[in-house]
Amino acid sequence: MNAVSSMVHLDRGGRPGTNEGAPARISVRNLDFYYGDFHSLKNITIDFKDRHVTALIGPSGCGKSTLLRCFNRIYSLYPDQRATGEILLDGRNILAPNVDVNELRSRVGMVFQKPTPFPMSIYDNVAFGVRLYEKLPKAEVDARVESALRRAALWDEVKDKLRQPGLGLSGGQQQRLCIARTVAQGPEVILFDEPTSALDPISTGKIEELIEHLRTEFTIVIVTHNMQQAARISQYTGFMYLGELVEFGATNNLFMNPVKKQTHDYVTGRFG
Ligand SMILES: Nc1ncnc2c1ncn2[C@@H]1O[C@H](COP(=O)(O)OP(=O)(O)OP(=O)(O)O)[C@@H](O)[C@H]1O
Repeated sequence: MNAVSSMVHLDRGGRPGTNEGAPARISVRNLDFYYGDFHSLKNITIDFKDRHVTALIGPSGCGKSTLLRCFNRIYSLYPDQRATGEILLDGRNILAPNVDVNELRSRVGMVFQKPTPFPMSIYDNVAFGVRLYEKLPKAEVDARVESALRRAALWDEVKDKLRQPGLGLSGGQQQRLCIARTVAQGPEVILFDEPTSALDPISTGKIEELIEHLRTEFTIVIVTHNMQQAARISQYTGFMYLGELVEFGATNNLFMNPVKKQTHDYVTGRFG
């Protein structure tokens, strides 16, 4: 076993592989990002394939979360933050000034590191975005809530207590509730920013399994500090360092045969 495979266990039985022919759902072209004068992302060009999981890895501060935050333009809430270049979602540049960011955020959902249920019932948490953006009869909202909770692998655990507070669930259940809330809005892309770093190993395993299922429906981008996790659940991985995308490729290749020395040093734990 070489140094890389001893660090990261690849080729777990049944792990779905890459489909080289799958179209790109998001194409990033020459993206630069600035926090005021600080140049945080430098000339990033990368494609994210439809119905695949792409992991972004790299040392703290390399720009992983900043890149993720560009895809739903959450940064535009802050006047000193700006992005230049292009991010094409289904061919349309989402950085263009005329883009409806509310519509964008219903197409590009985000799940955060710490579970963030709203202080309301389990049902209302999942129905929240549906009610905000669509006027549906109650029976349809009910159906949407059930479907989202099923797809988030939470229905069996909560079906008898839908009116109880979301904040009364365990941490892992709260994270699945947040995933259900995102799924209920019918997004095309789901962004995960270190979704399991606040969870125990069993809850982490459930979320990883869930992400594998969700990728049959969505384009998934996940930021993770955990290289084993990236290897377990992603088909593609990008390694970032100091605001640049150093290397990008099929996860197996990036971990087993990295082209760049920095990538090799990082995935073998010799970085720095
Ligand atoms: N609000 C901000 N204002 C100024 N600089 C920021 C801000 N947020 C992040 N940065 C800087 O941008 C760079 C990239 O940060 P980012 O949070 O994207 O990195 P990261 O790879 O996600 O790190 P981590 O793994 O620690 O979460 C860092 O140098 C960081 O200090």
